[in-house]
Amino acid sequence: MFYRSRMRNRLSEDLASGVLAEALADIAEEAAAVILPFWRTDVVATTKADDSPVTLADQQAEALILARLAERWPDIPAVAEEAVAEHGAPERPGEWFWLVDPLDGTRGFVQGRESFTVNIGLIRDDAPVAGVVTAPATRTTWRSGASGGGAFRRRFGDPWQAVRVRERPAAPVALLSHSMTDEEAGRLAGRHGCTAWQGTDSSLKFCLIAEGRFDAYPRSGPTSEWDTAAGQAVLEAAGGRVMAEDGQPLRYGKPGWLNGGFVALGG
Ligand SMILES: Nc1ncnc2c1ncn2[C@@H]1O[C@H](COP(=O)(O)O)[C@@H](OP(=O)(O)O)[C@H]1O
Ligand SMILES: [Mg+2]
Repeated sequence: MFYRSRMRNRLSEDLASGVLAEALADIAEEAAAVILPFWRTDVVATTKADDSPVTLADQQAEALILARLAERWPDIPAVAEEAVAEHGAPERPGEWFWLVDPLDGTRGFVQGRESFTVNIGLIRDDAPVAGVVTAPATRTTWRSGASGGGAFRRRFGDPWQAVRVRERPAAPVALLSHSMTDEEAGRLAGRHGCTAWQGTDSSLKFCLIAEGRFDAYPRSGPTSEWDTAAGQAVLEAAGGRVMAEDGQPLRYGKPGWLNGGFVALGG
């Protein structure tokens, strides 16, 4: 019991100082180094029970991330995409837990596109309190900062630079999943006041809004919580928000680890 509370204290301190998000960035970039040798090769994708593809890159990256998290913060449970696919959804853990998607946008990854990401989010009391998203193909990482300390981006090996959402322009532009027809996409973007939109895979959509290049990411269909937790933490730290259909911030630890519709917004 004493050991557990000491571990939680360490996690809280690492979170408040920003040390945690920096360490997550190093872990996500290490996972990127596992993934990249598979990219633009004839990597074999097998189909999971939910009909989505999985590759050796997803599985090896997830194993590395879970091992690194357990080494540094033992006793904090992790809910990770491939472990859930293999063993089923775990019981809802306690106050703190990780949400891990080792390779978001696997479909595009297999097709050789650039927008696939590594995602590690930390949840406390159902809210994403820290997150890191890495895009291996462009060697770029986004992360939340110390509590209330903004959001940051770096190219691998370079110093961190602060990023921030832009003020909503007169003609806001939306980012949308590729999983829609043009007609559906146009309608969804229009519902959120956007006359223009662009299709982009993965949680990169949250990061492009966080750095002030786009304004909204509406989503009407379901996603898994590990698809959005890290991106939401980055976007909120950059001054944006992610709202569920009830107009409240998107929360975590829901039945089946599933999100309903939401909209991510910049300034
Ligand atoms: N019906 C559904 N339920 C849960 N997750 C879904 C889903 N439809 C798509 N997703 C997830 O959304 C991600 C793709 O998002 P986008 O379309 O924005 O690129 C995929 O993540 P993975 O690639 O990690 O499997 C996929 O699993
Ligand atoms: Mg995903």
